[in-house]
Amino acid sequence: MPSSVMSMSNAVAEHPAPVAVSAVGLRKSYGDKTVLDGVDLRIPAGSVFALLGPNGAGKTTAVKILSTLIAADGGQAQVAGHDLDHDPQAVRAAIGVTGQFSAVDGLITGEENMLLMADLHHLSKREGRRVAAELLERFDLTAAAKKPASTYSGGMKRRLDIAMTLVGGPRIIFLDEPTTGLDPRSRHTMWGIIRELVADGVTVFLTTQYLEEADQLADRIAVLNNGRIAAEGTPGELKRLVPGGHVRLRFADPAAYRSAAAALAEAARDDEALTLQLPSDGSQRELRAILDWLDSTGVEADELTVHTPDLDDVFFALTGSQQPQPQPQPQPQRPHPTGRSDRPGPFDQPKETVR
Ligand SMILES: Nc1ncnc2c1ncn2[C@@H]1O[C@H](COP(=O)(O)OP(=O)(O)OP(=O)(O)O)[C@@H](O)[C@H]1O
Repeated sequence: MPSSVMSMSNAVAEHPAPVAVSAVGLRKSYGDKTVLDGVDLRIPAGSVFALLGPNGAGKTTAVKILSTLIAADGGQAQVAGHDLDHDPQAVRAAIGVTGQFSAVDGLITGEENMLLMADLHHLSKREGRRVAAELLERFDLTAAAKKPASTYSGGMKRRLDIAMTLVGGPRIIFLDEPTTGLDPRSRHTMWGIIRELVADGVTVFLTTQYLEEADQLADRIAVLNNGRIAAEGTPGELKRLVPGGHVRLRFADPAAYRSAAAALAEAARDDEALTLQLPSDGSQRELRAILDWLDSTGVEADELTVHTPDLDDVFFALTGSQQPQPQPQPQPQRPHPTGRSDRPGPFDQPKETVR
């Protein structure tokens, strides 16, 4: 390992990022239904964490517990360094929560909603007006500020909700499904807002059913299933959990293609497109092996592309048994890249859009 890399990792080990949220063994049941069955979390400050899970997995329950709205039946958690059980007031002072239980009052204007929040945070009238105007401007709501919030579009209401949350200057924000029901433009606006918050050092705890959203925004993702964290990691780490990744080599020169194909017996061939497809997890080690092999044989590929499974694959691999199973459709047979049997493996689940 190069010394610069060594010293960097040592530095990280000596000064780990402060932890914004940590939980050990969180449990919650409603009657005889166990919703959270020992959930452990560790979220570094200044990062985006996404909690993914099918409907009813317990995502909102986890947010409600961590934001002190309900009590857990068991386990321990610290938020912003404060214990949930012993110092819930300090937790509340450090966090903001928006989501399915929105704080927006439709009967009053956007500006009045903001001023109400400012009052709740004990800001002076003057300071409250300043903060409200600044946030309304930042979230592109100045023109609509004097209109009742009930007249706002879904995207405007979400923006107002986040603006209200920011009045208190929280360092940790819980966003429970922040873009559910928004159109693509509003969703992208919301993603921009979330990225700006993180750039300002805010920690974002996000729940979402949109895998693309988690992929786009999250530093780390945890998949909640059957009350437990079924997998946790960076988007890339999670994608490497499921098979289906491959490397495709494209050749412009037919002679180079033929000699590569002859030497790489396990590769799937496409003689027309002059491409070879090799099963691969897309890891650095495997890519290096392929590149070393190309170098050693003197064969030059014109293009090398890595195809990793997407988060849909991961989600269904981990939670598939709980998804409604679509009726089986006749599938065209596709040749397996390695020539192995194409029999479905334990991770092979039907894909569908998650909503
Ligand atoms: N107050 C309650 N009383 C009884 N059951 C509840 C209560 N709140 C939640 N549940 C149940 O707990 C389970 C988890 O609910 P929760 O809202 O946390 O799931 P979720 O992952 O956020 O789902 P969704 O994506 O549909 O919002 C569900 O089965 C729900 O019906």
